[in-house]
Amino acid sequence: MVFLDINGLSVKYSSSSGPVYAVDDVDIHLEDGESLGIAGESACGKSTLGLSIIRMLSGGSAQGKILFEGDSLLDLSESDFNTKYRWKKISMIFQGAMNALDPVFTIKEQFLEILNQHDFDGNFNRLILDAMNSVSLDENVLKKYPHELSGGMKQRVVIAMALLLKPKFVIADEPTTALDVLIQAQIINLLKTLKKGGMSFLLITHDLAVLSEIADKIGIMYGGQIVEFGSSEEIYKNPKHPYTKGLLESIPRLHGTNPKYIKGTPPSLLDAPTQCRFIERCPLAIEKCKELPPKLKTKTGYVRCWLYEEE
Ligand SMILES: Nc1ncnc2c1ncn2[C@@H]1O[C@H](COP(=O)(O)OP(=O)(O)OP(=O)(O)O)[C@@H](O)[C@H]1O
Repeated sequence: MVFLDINGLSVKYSSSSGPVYAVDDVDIHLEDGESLGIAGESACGKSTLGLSIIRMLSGGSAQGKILFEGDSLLDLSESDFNTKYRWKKISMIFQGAMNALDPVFTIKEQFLEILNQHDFDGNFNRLILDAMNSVSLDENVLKKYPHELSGGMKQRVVIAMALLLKPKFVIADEPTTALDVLIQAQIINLLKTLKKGGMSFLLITHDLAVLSEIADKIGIMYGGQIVEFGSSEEIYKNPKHPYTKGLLESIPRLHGTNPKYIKGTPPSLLDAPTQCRFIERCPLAIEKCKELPPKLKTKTGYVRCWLYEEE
C-alpha cells in the first residue's frame, strides 16, 4: 500500500535578496514499511524537504501534494495536523538537536515538557520509559542534565524524544553528523532496529555511505531538485545522473581508486530553475541541458537528465 506520495512539491522562502527556490517540483513515492534516504550537498534543500512534510517551515511556503496514508497533509488545518499528525504519526529529529537540549532542566523534565505541549494525559512514566528503552538508555539518565551525558547519549535522548508519541514515520535530519565513527555506527544500528520494529524513516544526510544501511529508496538532491530517485539497489548499482555518479565516486574507500571530487559549486537557489541545475559542473553536458530536464522514468523511479531521453 502507498504510504507517502509526494507530487510536485515546491518550497519557496522569501529573503532580503529575493525568493529562495529551496525545493523544486519534487516527487517521492514510498510503500508501507519503506524508508527513504535523501542525500546531497549542503544547502540543496534537504532539511526544507523534511520540514515541509512535518509542516514546520519557518518563513517558507509549500505548494504541491503530500499524501500520507491517503490524507493530503498540506490541505489540513493547522489544528487538525497538530492533533492527528505532528509527533503522533510523523516526528522529526532536528539537525543539531542534541546541542539544543536545555542545560538547566533534567532529561525527564524535558520529556515532560514535550508531553505537556501535546496535552498528553495518559501514563507519562510508561511512555517515557518505553522511549528510553527503545534507544537502549538506562532509566538513570532521566535524572541527569545534558552536560552530564556523552554526545552519543544526548543523540539517543533526542531520538527518544522524537519517538515519545510512537510515530510511524520519523524524519531524521543528519542524525549522525558531528558524532565519532563508533557512535555513528551505534546510532545507525539503533535506527535499523527501530526500522525492523515497523518504523519508517526519512533519513537526511550528505553522506551516501550512511544511507546504504537504512534506505529502501533514495533521492539524490541537487539545487533544490531530486535529480534522481529510485530503489537503493538501483541508485548504488546503476546510478544514472552524472551528479549521483559524482557523489558515489567521492566516497572514500579503503582499497582501489582514490575518491574523486565534483569540481565547481552548486547553483544559487535565488534563481528559479530554467535549465539543468547541474549544467555548470556536468562533464557530459549537451546543448539540450539549457532546457529544464523533465522527470524521465527509470526502472524504479526517475532521473532529471536529458541523457536518458528516449528517442
Ligand atoms: N527560513 C529560511 N529563510 C530563507 N532561506 C532559507 C531558510 N531556510 C533555509 N533557507 C535556504 O534554503 C536553501 C536550502 O536550505 P536547507 O537547509 O534546506 O538545505 P540543506 O540541504 O538541508 O543544507 P545542509 O546540508 O547544510 O543542512 C538554502 O539556500 C538556505 O539558505
